[in-house]
Amino acid sequence: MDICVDRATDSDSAEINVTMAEKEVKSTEQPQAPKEFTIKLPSLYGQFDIVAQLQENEEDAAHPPRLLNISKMLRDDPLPAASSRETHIILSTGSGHQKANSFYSDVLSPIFEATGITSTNLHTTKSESSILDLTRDIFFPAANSAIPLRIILASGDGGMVDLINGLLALPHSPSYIPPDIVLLPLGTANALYHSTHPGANTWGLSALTSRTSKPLPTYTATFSPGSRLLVDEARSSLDFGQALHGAVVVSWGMHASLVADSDSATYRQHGIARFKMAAQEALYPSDASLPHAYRGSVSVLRSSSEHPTWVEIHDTVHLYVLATLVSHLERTFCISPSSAPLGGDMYLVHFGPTTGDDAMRIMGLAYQAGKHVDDENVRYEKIEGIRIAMHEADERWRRVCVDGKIVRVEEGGWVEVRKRERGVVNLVLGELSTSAQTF
Ligand SMILES: Nc1ncnc2c1ncn2[C@@H]1O[C@H](COP(=O)(O)OP(=O)(O)OP(=O)(O)O)[C@@H](O)[C@H]1O
Repeated sequence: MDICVDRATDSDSAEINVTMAEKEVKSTEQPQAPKEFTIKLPSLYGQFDIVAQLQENEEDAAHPPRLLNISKMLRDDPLPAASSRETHIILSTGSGHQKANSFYSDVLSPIFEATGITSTNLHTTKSESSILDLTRDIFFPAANSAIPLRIILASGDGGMVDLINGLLALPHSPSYIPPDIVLLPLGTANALYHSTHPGANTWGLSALTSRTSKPLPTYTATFSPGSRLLVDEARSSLDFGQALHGAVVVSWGMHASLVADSDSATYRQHGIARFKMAAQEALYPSDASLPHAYRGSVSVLRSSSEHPTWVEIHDTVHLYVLATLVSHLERTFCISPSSAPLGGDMYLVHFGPTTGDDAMRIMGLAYQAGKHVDDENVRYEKIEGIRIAMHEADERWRRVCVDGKIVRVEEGGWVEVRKRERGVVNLVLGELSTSAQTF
């Protein structure tokens, strides 16, 4: 969801655009020696810590790190043994650079052994529906019958959204216990990880034996009848029953279009640069026209002392319409600087039609610790929900992003988003998450 690129001057075809954008991305990168970092984790039994020394991937720091060394240190102050939870490991093999299997065998497995994490419940995804299937068949029945679960999820944001939707597919019994989730950021953007562990770069490993967890705030997006979930690179679509749940972002307009357009095997091989490439396409159409102005009505639900009230934004055309529960959509892309980790507040980020250069300028400010929210053209406010009615004839402009998934609404269709009150999972927190200690 990163879109900060300079304008390519020679953009006659999609292929040229992609190549140009990629060159620009590469040319700004400085070669750096791979960094080493160390993590210290208490063992599950509490008598000792393990110290793991890792090194960033030499070729690309976006690939998982290498484990250099692992050692044990007796603790002066032994902890009580951690409470036992049924532990599952999910390796999402389609996420990010598709390194979940090697990350497991090279890094996770030795750390599990040293810390005392024993689990025979290893699940490797085989298809787009694997996590939903596992949740329906294993995790939901267990959680709903009061079995405390700990799920170590090596995935991008998509794995979490599948898990949440699977757990909310059926009504909860009074004895439902929200599973604890350890998120290992193996995706491309990893918005949830970077928003809950700001500044951290330890691949979620320090949460592995952490005993601190906090409810993950979520929202529900309800769509007009006939809306379809696009799958298989938008080659087919599914009926999803009108409601989807998420924890990161709902958007319509430029953001949703570039997430949708960049979700193909061709774009995915470029890693995080795929968002920049799609932005190039969206903001600088090949016929030199302005970026599309999205026609629709947008209302926000504002809280007040008495009861929340729907208020319409008096613009009929829009470029960027986004509601988020998180601060970062990528490690350095701060979409909502006022959002606290797992704080549960929803924020609107909105601006109207403008030139490609101006949209780039505004989004570029997001990389400067979220300075775009101070721009006079950007509307930034705390909201309880959002309703978007789309007035577009072409289905291309009726795509909505729900945590990276894309829903296409019918002509005249709408989406309504509201924060959910009750937690469905708890996120286990590792490094730099001290605010959770107070819970
Ligand atoms: N073996 C597989 N075959 C096909 N699809 C898979 C497989 N494993 C996972 N997937 C799918 O790949 C997608 C990966 O999405 P995910 O969000 O985890 O990674 P990402 O898009 O790279 O990261 P992010 O959302 O953080 O940018 C999901 O839709 C998931 O269902």
